[in-house]
Amino acid sequence: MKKILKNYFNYFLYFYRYLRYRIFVSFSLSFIKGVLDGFGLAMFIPLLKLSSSSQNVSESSEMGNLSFLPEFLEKIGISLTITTALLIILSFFCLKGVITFIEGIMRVKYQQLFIREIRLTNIQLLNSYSFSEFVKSDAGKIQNTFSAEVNRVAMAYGSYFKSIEYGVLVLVYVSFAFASNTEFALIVAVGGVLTNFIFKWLFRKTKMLSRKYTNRAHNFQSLLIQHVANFKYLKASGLNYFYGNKLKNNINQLEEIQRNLGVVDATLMALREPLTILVVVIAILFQVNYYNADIGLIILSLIFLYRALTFLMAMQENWNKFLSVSGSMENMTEFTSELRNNKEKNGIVKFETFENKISLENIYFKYNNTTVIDGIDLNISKNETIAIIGESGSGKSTLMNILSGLLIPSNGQLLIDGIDISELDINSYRKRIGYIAQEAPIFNDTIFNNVTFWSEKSSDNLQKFHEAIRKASLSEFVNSLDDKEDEYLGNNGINISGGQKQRLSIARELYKDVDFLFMDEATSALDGETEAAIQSNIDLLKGRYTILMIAHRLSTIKNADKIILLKNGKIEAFGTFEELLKTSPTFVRMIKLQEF
Ligand SMILES: Nc1ncnc2c1ncn2[C@@H]1O[C@H](COP(=O)(O)OP(=O)(O)OP(=O)(O)O)[C@@H](O)[C@H]1O
Repeated sequence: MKKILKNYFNYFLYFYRYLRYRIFVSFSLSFIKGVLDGFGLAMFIPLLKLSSSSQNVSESSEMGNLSFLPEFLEKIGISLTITTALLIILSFFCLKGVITFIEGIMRVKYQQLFIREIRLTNIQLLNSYSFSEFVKSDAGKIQNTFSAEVNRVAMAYGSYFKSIEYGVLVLVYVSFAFASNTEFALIVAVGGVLTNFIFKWLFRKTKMLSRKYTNRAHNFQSLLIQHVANFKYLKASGLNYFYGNKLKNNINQLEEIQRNLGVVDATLMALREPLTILVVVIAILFQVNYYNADIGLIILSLIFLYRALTFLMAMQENWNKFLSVSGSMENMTEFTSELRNNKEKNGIVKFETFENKISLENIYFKYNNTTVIDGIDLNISKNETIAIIGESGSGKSTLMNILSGLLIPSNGQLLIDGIDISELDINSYRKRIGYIAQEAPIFNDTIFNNVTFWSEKSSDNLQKFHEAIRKASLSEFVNSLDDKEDEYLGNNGINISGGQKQRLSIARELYKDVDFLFMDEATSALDGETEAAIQSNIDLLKGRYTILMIAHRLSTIKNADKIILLKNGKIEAFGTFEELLKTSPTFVRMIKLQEF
């Protein structure tokens, strides 16, 4: 019982967190609706009475404990005739209509508000999600949770509140039924509760299937993302059919789960009515045979109970619908708290502009228990160009990720202009970094928007745009296009070459107002001639930006002010190109290998 209450309460708290007082507004409206309906129905008894005799209705006991209603009306000067009774019934139901309308509008409004709040909260949390946790996460799960799962949670919201609303109505009608004929209502209520036990195991099955569905759906999304991302490879290698089969299996499993959910739902629907009627039949037989009860009171009580049972059925149906998507709610709760618990640490000092130097003091970084950066001390002065080289896995990208605040060192201190990075408002610092990655990120939009990141197309911005594409050796390509800077780039830049993508991402960083340029093998996808052109442009940027470049091609680092040679996370050699040629045998070997 405790567990059930905790469960119900948890669901309630989940919705309450987003909707607050609005939940009670919804409940109150449902309650008023039920009461109005109950009064309206109760008025049929004096009406029937009035139509069959001229006896004063308020003296009658045929309304059981509900006789206060005609008495009250008499007291306030409304004498009950057929016309006034009809008008009162009409008024109750009209008022109920008004409340139903308001409630319907509120429900849609609150549901939309709820969806919006979930989405906004999660997007906000995703933006501040720690990078080291993000790389461990499942992209399929994130996408599925943001799209399909939000809709399923919205469905859960709808069904949950409908079942509570119907629950409130059941209570109202049961109270009315009790007021008109207590014994009869008691028998039916006990019967109703007993039948509910039969449904319990069906509910449990639904919940289990719902969890299974959510997990399968994450998996499907994950496979789909990879299918799209690796489309070219899968097609060119003929593996797309094999991969297609994996997707097919997943689709079949999803279908099977939905089918099973359907079977449980159909069983519930089929059982409900016969069971309800069975209870009512037993109750009537019992009442008539053992208590010689007044059939008028039984009928009034029956009307209320019938309504109560109808809403009980609707409540069960909605509860089952809720359970069928409750797996999504559990997933959403987990997802949100995972994002919340893994927020990246953020300081409060706003970073305006880089003035002096970056210092790394005895920096360590571990992935699980493996040391990847092993005690690095380094100073990077403003407008210096530093190149990082070293064999694959030596820690180059990790070091750059530490410098951009994506990874937090496990030990040591990273100072930017004398301020510990943990004290900085990390976003204000990152805004000053231009990041050019191996994999150029291209958005499905125009070249102008890709470079300017959706800036307004003013003449100033256009001029800045042309300057940036000129520096990135992209002007000729853009001018050759039919729509020039308004040309659309396909999905992930599918209709431009690797080199063009890279030049575009270089142009994007040059367009921004930044202090640092972090280049992770920025010129790797370029042909020799374009690389030389870009290299000379990067050389032109030398001294104007603080440049940190990871390079495999040693030709690109000749002009760097300093070169860091990393080995197993340690600095093996440090100096200018010429200095390293003299002091580092490893460097000399690397140069020889590349010349070869
Ligand atoms: N997310 C991760 N989880 C666990 N280990 C990781 C993770 N990312 C990198 N590593 C490990 O950390 C070490 C350093 O990786 P890093 O990417 O910094 O090397 P790198 O010098 O940039 O390599 P490359 O030149 O191949 O890009 C490698 O041994 C790598 O396997």
